[in-house]
Amino acid sequence: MIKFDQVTKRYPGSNEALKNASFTIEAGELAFVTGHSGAGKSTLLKLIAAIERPTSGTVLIANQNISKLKPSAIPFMRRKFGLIFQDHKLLYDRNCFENVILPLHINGITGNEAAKRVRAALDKVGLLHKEKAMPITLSGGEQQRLAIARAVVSRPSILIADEPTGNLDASYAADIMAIFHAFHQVGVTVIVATHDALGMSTTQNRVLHLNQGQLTHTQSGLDGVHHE
Ligand SMILES: Nc1ncnc2c1ncn2[C@@H]1O[C@H](COP(=O)(O)OP(=O)(O)OP(=O)(O)O)[C@@H](O)[C@H]1O
Repeated sequence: MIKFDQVTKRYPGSNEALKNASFTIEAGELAFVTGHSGAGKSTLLKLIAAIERPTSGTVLIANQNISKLKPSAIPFMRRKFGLIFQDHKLLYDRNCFENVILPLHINGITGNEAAKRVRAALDKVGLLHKEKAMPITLSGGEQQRLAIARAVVSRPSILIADEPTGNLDASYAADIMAIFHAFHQVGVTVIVATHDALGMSTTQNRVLHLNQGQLTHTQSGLDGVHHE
């Protein structure tokens, strides 16, 4: 479970990017974070992933207060997460297979087990046939999918994606959303920031809408709409 209680984030020399946000995302939910450019979507995701710390308020991830974690505990906690950010930080001097195996090597998984998992992840995003290709030779959509394979290869329990379909044409975007739905189906908590409405036609998913750092409503098909 992810729980924000009165969370405010102010970057040095800047206004509040997030103001007094309170919400809960249950384990296994598929949630969308929406709002205009600059509304605070990336900030909210970075607070969940402990990339940023709140200026005030409490962020609980699986009952752990991330503000109270020792810096040395953060990398361990991040292993729960698969992160897909806009600058997907692929390594352009390594091929697709090598990019995806990296998180496994960091976690001490090597050899046949690692190779098997990498191929399963590449298969899931439709890139198995490109395992030896260099990322630079892939299309924009394929690079996004490669970043997703790398994010999911360690079997994270929480998948966080910031505008994963930004700048993609509709068919790539639909493929990517289908991948997120599939992870949600098998119990992964999936949180996607987007300013388009794609994938949100179903009312079963939670939607956190931000306007200039303010959470204007949290909606879930299960518990209706709460205006705050
Ligand atoms: N590292 C930072 N230092 C200072 N200000 C920042 C920093 N990161 C974000 N901001 C500011 O915080 C506000 C919210 O930014 P954020 O990136 O969270 O919005 P967003 O909704 O994700 O926008 P976009 O859709 O354009 O990515 C903006 O006003 C932005 O300029």
